[in-house]
Formats: sequence, C-alpha cells, structure tokens
Amino acid sequence: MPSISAPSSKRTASLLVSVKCRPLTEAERKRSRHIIQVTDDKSLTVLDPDLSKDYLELIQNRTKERRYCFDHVFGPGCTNADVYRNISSTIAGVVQGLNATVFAYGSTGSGKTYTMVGTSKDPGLMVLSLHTIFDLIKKDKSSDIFEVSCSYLEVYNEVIYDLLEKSSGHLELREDPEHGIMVAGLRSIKVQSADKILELLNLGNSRRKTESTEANATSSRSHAVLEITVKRKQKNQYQSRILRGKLALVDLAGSERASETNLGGQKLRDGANINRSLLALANCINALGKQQKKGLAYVPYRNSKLTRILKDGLSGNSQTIMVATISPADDQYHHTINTLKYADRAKEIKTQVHKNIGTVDTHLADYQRMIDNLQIEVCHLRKELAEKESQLSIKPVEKAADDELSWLNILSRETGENVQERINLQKALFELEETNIRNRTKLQHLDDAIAMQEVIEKDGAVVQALRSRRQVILDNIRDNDEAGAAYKKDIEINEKRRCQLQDMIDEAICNNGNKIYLHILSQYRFLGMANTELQFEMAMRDQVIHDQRESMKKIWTVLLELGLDQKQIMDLAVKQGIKIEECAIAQASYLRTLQSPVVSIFGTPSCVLYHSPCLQTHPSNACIFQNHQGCSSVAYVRSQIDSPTVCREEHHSSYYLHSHDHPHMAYSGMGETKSSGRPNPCFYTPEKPAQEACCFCSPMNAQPYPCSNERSRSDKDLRHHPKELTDVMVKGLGLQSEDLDISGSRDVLVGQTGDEGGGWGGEEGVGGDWEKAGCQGFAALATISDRQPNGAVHPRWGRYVRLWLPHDVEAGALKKVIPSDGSVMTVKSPKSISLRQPIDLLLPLSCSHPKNRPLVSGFLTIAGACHGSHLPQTCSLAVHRWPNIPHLIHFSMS
Ligand SMILES: Nc1ncnc2c1ncn2[C@@H]1O[C@H](COP(=O)(O)OP(=O)(O)OP(=O)(O)O)[C@@H](O)[C@H]1O
Repeated sequence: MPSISAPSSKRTASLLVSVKCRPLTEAERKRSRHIIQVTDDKSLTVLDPDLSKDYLELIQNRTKERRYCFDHVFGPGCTNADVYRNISSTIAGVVQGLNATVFAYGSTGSGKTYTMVGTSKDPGLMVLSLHTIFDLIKKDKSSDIFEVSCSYLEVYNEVIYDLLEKSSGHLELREDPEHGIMVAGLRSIKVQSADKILELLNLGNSRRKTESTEANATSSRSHAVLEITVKRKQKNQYQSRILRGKLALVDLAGSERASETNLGGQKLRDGANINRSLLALANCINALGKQQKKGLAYVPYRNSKLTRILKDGLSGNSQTIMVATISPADDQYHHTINTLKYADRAKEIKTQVHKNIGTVDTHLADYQRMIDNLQIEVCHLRKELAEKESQLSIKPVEKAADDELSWLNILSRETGENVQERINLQKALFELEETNIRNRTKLQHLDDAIAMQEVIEKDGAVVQALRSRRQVILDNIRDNDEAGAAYKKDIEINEKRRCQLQDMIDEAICNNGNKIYLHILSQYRFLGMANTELQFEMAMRDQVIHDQRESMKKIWTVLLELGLDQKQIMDLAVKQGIKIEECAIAQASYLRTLQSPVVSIFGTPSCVLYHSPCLQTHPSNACIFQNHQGCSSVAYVRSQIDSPTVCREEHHSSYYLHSHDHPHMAYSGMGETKSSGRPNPCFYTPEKPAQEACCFCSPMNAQPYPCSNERSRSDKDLRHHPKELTDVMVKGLGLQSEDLDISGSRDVLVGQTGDEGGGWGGEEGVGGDWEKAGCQGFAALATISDRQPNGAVHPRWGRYVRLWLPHDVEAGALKKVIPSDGSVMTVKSPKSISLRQPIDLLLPLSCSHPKNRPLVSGFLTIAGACHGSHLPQTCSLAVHRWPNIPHLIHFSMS
C-alpha cells in the first residue's frame, strides 16, 4: 500500500518592505532642498516641500508632512551592504529550496539600479546575493550536489527579451504547474561561481535598454529580472529528493510623467508601456493589500507581462522583499509620497512560502512534450521562413516584393500577438469569474449567518459586523464585475482585430504568387496557434489542479486537527476498504484507484450509477442513465472533487466506455446491460440502503443492489472533494458529510449522447429532427443542487447554471434544458454561443421544486444541435478531442 504523508507545510510570510533614501545628487544639491528625515531605523518623515505655509495653515493641520513606518528604513548615508544585511537570511533560504524575490520600486532616478546592481565600491543586492549563495554552497557540510543556473531577461515595451542572448527574439510566457510562470525559450546558463554570474550580469546590463531622460542620465527603459536557481540533490540515494530554490532579483524601469521628462516619439511610447506595467504592478499591490482586509479582491496580474512574471513573488510561493527607493529632493515630493503609499500598502501583502520538492505528474509531462514538439516545429518553420525570405531578397526582385515580404512578416507577428493577447484576456476573465463565484458563495454564507443572528438579536453588534462584511464582499463583486466588463470589451476588440488579420492573410493567399512562402506562413500561424491553445488548456487545467490540491490540504487539515495521525487515518481507510495515496500520486492516478461509488439520478428510477471495484480501469464515477422518456444514454459524470484532475487517460476511458465496440460492456437502450468478458459493473444509489437499490446485471464480484422506484437525490455526491478522504471522515469517523464544509462551489458533469446522437427524446431529441435537418446533435449534463456544501438548504442555490460548450455552436443551437423534475425549459440562446464564453441560464419558476425551492437536486439535460463538421458526432468524441473536460461543460452554483 502506498504511503501517505501530509502536504509539505506552508508558512505565511508578509512582504518585507525596506525604504532606501539616496543622497542628493550634485545637480540636486544646487537646486533642491532635502525633505526626508529618517527618524529611526524603522520610520521616516517626509517634510512639506512648501516652506511658505503660514502658522494658521500649519496649526489647521494643512501641512503636507507625512510620517511612515516600515520594516527597515535606510538614510542617505547607508550603503547597499546595510540594506543587504537585513535580507541576507532570506537569500540564504534559496539554498534550502525556498523561493525569494527582491525588487526595487521607485520613481525614475530614485536609485533602483544603484540598489540592485550598484557600483564596484558599493555592490548592489544582486551581487551581494550571489556571493551569499556561493559562499553557502561552499560551506555546506552535507554531501548534497548543487547546481546553480541563471537567466536574465528584460521586459521592454511589453516584449520579453533574453539579456543573455546576443540578439534575442521575442519570448513568450508560459504557465507551468510545477514552476509557475516560465518564459519559453529563455536561456538558463549553468554557473560555477559568483564571478561567472557577475560576468553574465554585466553582459546583460550592457544589452539593457537605457536612455538619457531629463530625470536620469542613464534611465532604465526596461524591467530586468535576474533569476538564480539553486538545485540541491541528495547524493547516492535511491529516489533522492531534489530541492529547488529560486531567487528573482528585479530592477524595474523608471516611471515618469511624460510632461516632466519632455519625451516624444519612441521615448514617449516606452514611457507609456513602462507606466502601463508599473500601473499594473501598483494595481496588483493595491488589490493584494486590500485582500487582507476585504477578502477576495481580484488581482489583475494579467494586465502586464511584468506582473505576470512577478506573480509568484507577489502572492505565491516566495518570501518577497520590496526595496522602495526615494529621492530626498523637494521637487520629487509627489513621487516620493506615491512610492511610499504603495510601499505602505505592500506591507499588507502575504505570501505562502514552502519548500519546492519537485514532482512531475505524467500527464503534465505529456502535455509538456506536446507543447515542446509543437515549439520545435514552430522554430523549424520560423527558420524555413527566414531562409525563404533571404532567398527572396537575394534574387534581384523589385522593392515591391520586399515590401510585401515585410508586410507579411508584420502580419504574421501581429497574428501571433493577437492570439497571445486573446488567451491572456480569456484567462483573466476566467480567473475573475472564479473569484466572483467564491465571493458569491461567501455572500450566501453571510446571508445565512445574518438571518440566523437576526433571530437572536435584530440589530446587534454581530449583525452589524456581518452586514458590513457583506457590504465589503458586495463591493468586491461590483469591482470585479466592472473589471470583467472591461476584459470583455478588450476581447471584443481583440476579436475584431483577429477577423481583420484573417481577412488580410486570406487575401494575401489569394493574390500573392509566392505560394510556398504563404503556405509556410499559414502553417506557422496554425501551429503557433495550436501551441498557444495547448498552453491555454494546460493553464486552465492547472488552475483546477491547484484548486483540488487546496481542497486536499483542507481535508488534511481537518483530519489532523481532529487529533488523528496519518497512521490512524490510514487504518481507518483500510477498515473501510478505502485506498489512500499520497497527494501527488492521488492526483495522477486518482481515477484509476478510486473505489468509491458516486450517485446519480436522472428523471426516472432507472437511472443508475455503477460502482467500480470490478472495473478498475475505468473512472468509477461514470454514470449510465435513462432519461424520462425511456431512452438511454451513457454519461460521463464527474463530481466536484475529481473534476479537476482531468488527464488524457480519463478521456480515453470516457471514450472507451461509450464506444459501441466496447469489449466488456454493451448497453442497450432500455436498461439492459450486457456483459461480455469482464465482470459487470454494479449499480447503486448510496442514499438508499443497499437492499433498496437494484441491479441491471449480475456482477461477478459485486453485490447486486435493487434500485429504488423513487427519484432519489444526488446532493451528497455534489459536495464531495477528494473522495477517499471524505469517505474516511464519513464512514470511519462517523462525521456527517454536511460537516465537511470544504468550500468550493463547482460541480462538473459532462455527458454525451451514447448512441450516435440518439436517445435524447425521440423526434425532438438530438437524434431526431435535428439530424434530419443536417445537424449534429449534442447533449450534456449538468448537476444542480439547492444545497450548500454545509448541507443547509438555501433558496438561491441551484438557480444559476453556467455552461461552457465544447465548440463554438451556432446561434439558436442550444435547444432545451430539462431539469430533473421533468419539466422542459426552452433556452433563449444568446446570439452566439462560443467556446469558453459561458452561457448563464437563470432557471425560470417552472423549474421550481414542489416545496417552493428553486430547483430539485439532480441533473439538467442540455441538448442542442450544431451544423457542419465542427462538432463531432457525439460529445464523447469532443471529450476525447478536448482534453480539458471540466471546461467542456462547466457548471457552477451561486
Ligand atoms: N545610494 C546612492 N549613493 C550615491 N548615488 C546614488 C545612490 N543611489 C542612486 N544614486 C545615483 O542617483 C542616480 C540615479 O540612480 P539610478 O539610475 O539607480 O536610478 P533609477 O531609479 O534606477 O532610475 P531609472 O528608473 O530612471 O532607471 C545615479 O546617478 C546614481 O548613481
């Protein structure tokens, strides 16, 4: 039996904020007054720059003098080494597998580069950190093997360049589940000594874009990120543990107002992009600071490349240090106050620090390989394109052809950027909606709490506190909705641009004689898009995996807080015949090993689920059901807990189950399951005692259960998270499932027509009229519940369904939704239903539960039709084709 262990512990760390005030420069000394007073090593005062204020104004407290406290404050007399002394312990953690981020934040000319890079006399934090890392490695007494590598990039005008490459192309960001945000194609150079890195650092710095502005003679025009990775591996040990610490040292570009710096043309554009990134950073700091007080505020990381790169440092797994640099000059008062305002807010930011002990899920590795292969192909095509271009330019062709080529190149680049932008915007929208789903769940909890408390005391202090909390959440929801609307507008703009570009390429293909070139171009474009699509899917799924991991951790916390140790949990599990695997193992092999039944009901009593002890190779939570008109379908059902761990293996299983050629099981329309070869699956509804359940077949190694003639409810399966663990808690510890409020508000169910589109309601069904009309049908299932995770019935639950469809389908294609009470609800289709554009359905009163609850628990059948060849014949193929099952049909409740 595999061993189990609790997840590695996380430590919540506050962002450490140091403020560094530089001395007045030679020029400033002549014209400016020094307005910074460092009171002690933790506080400073910014004096009012206006000396002309009279006594009255001062006593009326109209002075602009401001006082601030931080973790550390360094005056003009301090060196970089003084600043470093307070952060060296954090840097040392990198050698122990921890992540750290250090960034300098301040207005232009305030001393960011001086602090990070420094001079030979006063080496900066980058240099000092490197020395610490190599000194520690040298002094290490263990037999561990260390490997240090470094990369250095810059973000200039929202484009990422490799500073260690002589002439770097544009680099793209990728979201990696194990390592967070990564820059695809960025060189990582293995280094043996600090001197080697310093050499690389100098080389990179010489390539950095700097300009002379009025505010700073060598103003950095780009944001630079030096990343040092320290890999530590135990020597000579089987399955040795690898620790991987990462240090990111960031020197931000100078922010300035165009009006102050007399910029124009390119410089003005640089300034705008620099400010866009810095504004995005400031907004993230704002939102993160607010989060501590206000709960779930959306953090707009996606608004710039810089914030995406810094995401881990701002909220993820990293101990982060912000060095706010300020100028003491009175004419910089506003910039100084602005910097200090954000630094003050940043004090509220919390990160979660834990050691990086690497594990790689096999399916993730599969995806990675696919992406890598695509990228190799993209590179290959790029090369071919370049060759083709040079061939063409060698030929004595006229200037017109050259112009055409460069025009096509621009077109190709813009297409790539358009796709990237679209993906980024969609992800942002997705995350925003996730945040609001959680906000709405919180709101419901608060409503319940307020209602309960009001029974005790109508307007007491607790009620008031709850109400003000409620207001905060409402504000968050409103802010997020506004941000969402802005993203939607951006998506519209992006879509328009996409159409324009497409038209231009199509026209070029029609008109241009150079067919090979255009062929390569379009192939390149196609592969590039496929590549980014895959990355998108990967990132979406990673998000879901992340959620699941969080849920697992919560369950572990509950179990451990109950006073049980791992062995006891394991024993309880064994007694109940439940198999528990280590978190990471469970992620990968969850569906294969799951033994627990999942309940399902649809329409009539003949709806059953099968339990998988006898079919271990299939996902146990597959469901066979019969609809209210007596036609059967097979559906692949996923409950909340396991929906996230979708891997390709599952899709095969799903498809396998539905295939007519299934070697082990055939299912006929009217409720007979024919067995062939393998033991048949058994069916039961867990809410009913075993005797009441029925069996469609005679399983060889499972007890047949009679089936209830009533419509049973499926509330319980909706709430379950990592199911082995909840089973331990419910069966082993005698807890009520309702006690296990491990929040998360999603249930995902995906279904499809079983018999080539047949079986969804005769003439009107998928296989009926629509097929005759030349359409292909599809059908899907979504669960719905009027119960909250804590078991309480809430009137608003179950009224809101959100769907993502597997493909774009035409307007009006979504035909009907059938709630499990048998009523049919016609759907007013939105103008267009498109992939990843969710459709929100608010259920009408006709879907009411007899007891006036908005809707009974159960399933919705969603049926529709789609013209053309976009949609595979059944959803099962769609499932097979689109690895991202949870996003095919995504259902959420609020
Ligand atoms: N602690 C210090 N001691 C002496 N001189 C300093 C110090 N900090 C900064 N300076 C000087 O101030 C000037 C501006 O510094 P620096 O270039 O580091 O600013 P910056 O914030 O990086 O500007 P930008 O954002 O425009 O790149 C430089 O001439 C630098 O030498």
